[in-house]
Amino acid sequence: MNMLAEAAVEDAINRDSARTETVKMQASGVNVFYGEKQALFDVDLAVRKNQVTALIGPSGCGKSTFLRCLNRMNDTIDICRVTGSITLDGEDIYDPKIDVVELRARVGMVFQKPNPFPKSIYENVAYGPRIHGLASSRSELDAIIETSLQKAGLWNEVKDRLNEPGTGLSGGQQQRLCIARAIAVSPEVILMDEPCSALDPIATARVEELIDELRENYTIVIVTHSMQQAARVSQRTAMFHLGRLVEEGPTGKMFTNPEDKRTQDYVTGRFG
Ligand SMILES: Nc1ncnc2c1ncn2[C@@H]1O[C@H](COP(=O)(O)OP(=O)(O)OP(=O)(O)O)[C@@H](O)[C@H]1O
Repeated sequence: MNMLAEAAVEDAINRDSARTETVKMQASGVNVFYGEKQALFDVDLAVRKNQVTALIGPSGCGKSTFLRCLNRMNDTIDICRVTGSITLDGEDIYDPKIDVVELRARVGMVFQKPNPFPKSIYENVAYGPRIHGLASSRSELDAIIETSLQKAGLWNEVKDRLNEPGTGLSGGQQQRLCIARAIAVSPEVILMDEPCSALDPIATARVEELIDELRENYTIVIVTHSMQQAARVSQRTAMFHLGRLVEEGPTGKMFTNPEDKRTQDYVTGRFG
């Protein structure tokens, strides 16, 4: 590890020591199948409130599949079948009486590639609050838009051009717009699938800072291929390999003194 990564790991160790730990989401015995092929095997994982949990592991190990289980995005894939249980504040999210639209408002998602709608900056953020009926007047909606863009660290850059297309922003700004869009419906958990992979280092640093700020109000689960990023932004790290959860623990420990050799090899760049 280079010195920057070591410093980030040390930071993570310090952050770990001052933490209260409430479980926000709990996966128990989760299996996922795509048709006949099993992609996840018996995964047990607790996602802690107001912490960033990083999912790491070599390509194809099931990180995105697991992430998508947390807000039932896998429901949109016909051949996908999920067994086991996942709870949000103790409530089973796969219970047939759960309203999936409402679940996805509580557990929002930010994707790998910034994907603003082909609409104005304002309309991108207004979309969710409108469909969920969160504002009863234009001024209430305006307030939600401003707060969401502020929380996403984008307000100052866009406040004078809210009616311009979201797609006209830079890649990093577009990703922060997508984060604002996720925040606008007041989620409790935000899932991020490699949110910086399409961004340059400066835009990446800005989004990483933002993730750290957002943790105060939200619970975050992030899939990342970057060990430095996992060390910089997360308090907990979960290592996956071939569809199994190898181990999960405080990020500092996972990077300095993991229990499993596969984690050791992966975080030190020996495979993956
Ligand atoms: N829609 C799908 N249909 C069929 N198989 C899928 C589908 N999505 C994922 N898989 C398979 O499930 C396994 C896990 O994939 P997944 O994308 O969750 O891994 P990952 O760890 O996120 O990979 P990467 O780091 O490359 O994004 C892989 O074998 C993959 O081919």
